[in-house]
Amino acid sequence: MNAPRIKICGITTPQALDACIVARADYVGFVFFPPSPRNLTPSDAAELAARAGTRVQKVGLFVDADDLAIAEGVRAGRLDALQLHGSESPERTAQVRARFGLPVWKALPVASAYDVERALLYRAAADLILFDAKTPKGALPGGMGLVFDWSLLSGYRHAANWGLAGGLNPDNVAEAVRITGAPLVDTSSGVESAPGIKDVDRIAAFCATVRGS
Ligand SMILES: O=C(O)c1ccccc1N[C@@H]1O[C@H](COP(=O)(O)O)[C@@H](O)[C@H]1O
Repeated sequence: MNAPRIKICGITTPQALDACIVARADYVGFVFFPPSPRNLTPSDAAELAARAGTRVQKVGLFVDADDLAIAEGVRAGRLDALQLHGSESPERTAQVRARFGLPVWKALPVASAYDVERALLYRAAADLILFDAKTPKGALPGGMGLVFDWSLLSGYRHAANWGLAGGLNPDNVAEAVRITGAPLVDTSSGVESAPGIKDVDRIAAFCATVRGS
């Protein structure tokens, strides 16, 4: 089995970006969601994007954003893909893909087998389904370090390209991949020393563990 592809989300500094590139992450995530401690201004995103060049793919994370906000993120962050992490419907997801001509990743919150089945609704609209842990009402919809029951994905016949998120860190990611067979893993808070503060050693450890799993 090929090693899973890796996305490190919530990059806010050149140091964290460089650590992802050195560790050969496949994707970095730029968060465009003001309530997040990882939110980027357009000018910060532009600086990081210029530094990254084509060395790593840049995924923009949006939560129920309108076209204007997505367009600003796409331009500033020179994005390669869009991650929709709110309650976007299949119709809105398809609309965003058509409007921006970029691959769209749709994050789905998971707490039960029913939530996993909902991926079918997005089969035609999204290029990748990202299964993430459901967060409490009123909390951020992601980036909280919460894990869901990975056995819900064990042996599941996926109808679409997919990835795993939610509380992944250097200590648990090998087990998560073993149980789910995830072809892509995504982490944010699991490679931080505090909310929004990336730890370059944890980024390196996460990538090394995934490559070795
Ligand atoms: O990272 C954030 O601040 C964030 C804010 C709003 C929605 C999603 C967010 N992050 C994404 O959430 C998952 C899981 O994160 P974690 O590893 O549990 O911290 C991941 O896809 C992040 O990209």
